[in-house]
Amino acid sequence: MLPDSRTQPDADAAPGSGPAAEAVVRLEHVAKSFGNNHVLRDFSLLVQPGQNVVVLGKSGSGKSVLVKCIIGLLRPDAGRITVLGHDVASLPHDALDQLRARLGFLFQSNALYDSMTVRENLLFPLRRQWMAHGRSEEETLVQQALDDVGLGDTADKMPAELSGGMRKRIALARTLILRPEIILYDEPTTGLDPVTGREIDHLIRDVQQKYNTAALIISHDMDCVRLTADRVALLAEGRCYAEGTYEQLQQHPDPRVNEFFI
Ligand SMILES: Nc1ncnc2c1ncn2[C@@H]1O[C@H](COP(=O)(O)OP(=O)(O)OP(=O)(O)O)[C@@H](O)[C@H]1O
Repeated sequence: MLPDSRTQPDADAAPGSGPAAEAVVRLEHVAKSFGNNHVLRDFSLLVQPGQNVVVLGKSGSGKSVLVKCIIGLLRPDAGRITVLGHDVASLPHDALDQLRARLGFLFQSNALYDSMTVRENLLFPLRRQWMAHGRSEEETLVQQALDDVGLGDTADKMPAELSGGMRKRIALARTLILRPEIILYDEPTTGLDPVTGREIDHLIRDVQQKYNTAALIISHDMDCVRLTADRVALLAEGRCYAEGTYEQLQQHPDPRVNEFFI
């Protein structure tokens, strides 16, 4: 049974009105321009522990720029971004790497290594993070991550043998093996058929429940938004134009907001 977002603490808190000190991601008045292209003008948003927040916005509205600012790949011109209590812009390189290791990423491309088995794909991030594990412990971690995504019997397969939905699940397993505290999902259902897309949506919820992770999800897919979001933030005009539950935004009087829900 999926959690009812309305029963979650702070689910109805307005932006900036929740217990800000506990937010796992805190964006305050973030601005980012490229020349005269003012992509982010004054964007503020909180992601609370254990909460799934979907950022919705038209193509070119700045969703990717926002994610890049959060993970420190782009530096905002103004404002402040705090992730797990750290001011991202002020972190030295090593500390930023350590912070990124506490985040999970699920990109559209899945980025699996085609020449490696599923097991090797999952072991790769563990070894890259210098996390020392014995062989049997590694095998346990791989198996648990695969079981978490419902693909417990695929460790010896090559990515090419898997369907698009299965590859997406393996990519999520590879993220889960590092036990991220926050997961960033970039268009998690793009390119999948509707049935497989819904399976991924449910998996996103299962992961949230099992590991109590927070997530920031970029999505255009309104079924994905409805099924995964505790809160939805609409990015328009470079700011958080509207924020609320799916139902609240669906009934929003501003046509600019509810046009997404038609
Ligand atoms: N490195 C960059 N240099 C210059 N302009 C950039 C750069 N990155 C993004 N932009 C511009 O910022 C704007 C927002 O781009 P962004 O990729 O964030 O949009 P998006 O909302 O993610 O779009 P989509 O849904 O189509 O992926 C676009 O006008 C884009 O051209």
